[in-house]
Amino acid sequence: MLILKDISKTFNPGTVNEKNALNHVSLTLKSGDFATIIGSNGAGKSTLFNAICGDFMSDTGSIQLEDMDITFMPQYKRAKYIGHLYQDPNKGSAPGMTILENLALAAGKGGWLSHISKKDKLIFKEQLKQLDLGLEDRLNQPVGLLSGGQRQALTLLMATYNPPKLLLLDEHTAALDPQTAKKVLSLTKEIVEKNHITTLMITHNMHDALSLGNRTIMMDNGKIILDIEGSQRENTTVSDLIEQFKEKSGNEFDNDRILLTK
Ligand SMILES: Nc1ncnc2c1ncn2[C@@H]1O[C@H](COP(=O)(O)OP(=O)(O)OP(=O)(O)O)[C@@H](O)[C@H]1O
Repeated sequence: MLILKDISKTFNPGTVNEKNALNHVSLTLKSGDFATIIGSNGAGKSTLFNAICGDFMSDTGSIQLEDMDITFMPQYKRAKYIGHLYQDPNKGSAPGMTILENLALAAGKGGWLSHISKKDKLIFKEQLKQLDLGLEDRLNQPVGLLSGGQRQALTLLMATYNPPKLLLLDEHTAALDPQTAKKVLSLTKEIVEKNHITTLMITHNMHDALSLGNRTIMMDNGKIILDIEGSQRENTTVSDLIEQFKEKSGNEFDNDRILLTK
């Protein structure tokens, strides 16, 4: 489904700010895999996502998505196949446009109200209702008026309205209050499972990393140092993960946000 082979990226090469953010990363995701990613600060997690979505061209390696070689495909073309959610709920939807217009954009109707039929409107309402946030009654309000959690739930709906081949979730609940984060995570699980979307999710919550999805990947220093699934994952605890990190990286785990999360 997704095959990354030997992906490397060095920022600012040959300068004092040189940073080898990805170091020969290879990863294969099967169709429908839902893998969580954890790692130390600056491990290269977001850079890996940026390499996949085409934010920059990698220095080495290749990226295959289903039957397409997307290694040199520009970002705007990859966006047709890859959904990407960020920590910041303000990204991914247009604040000055209404909920209806945003959904029309996501549904490929160009955001034009004149292109939205009564039937489309009913479908949008039905989808919004499933979020259970009352947004179905606010179709004509600008998205900029929504709370962070409401906006992130809407962005999730928009990113998966036409299910993408790959969904990248970059700590998409980290900026939300715990209760809303829980709700958006449970929605994520529901939408991903229902549509069988191949998904990678960066999280700083080790419990979520082990309980959500079917696979857990750990990164350090631009490399994947652990990749577990099945019974091996089922038998792994949060303390095991921290131990494994020490063992594989030779360092103490240094991501405060992870260590402070219960
Ligand atoms: N565009 C860029 N230019 C220069 N350096 C960059 C760029 N993007 C990332 N880096 C550097 O690459 C390294 C990896 O960054 P990345 O954001 O991928 O880490 P991360 O694992 O997501 O970390 P965190 O959990 O702290 O968000 C860091 O040292 C970062 O400063």
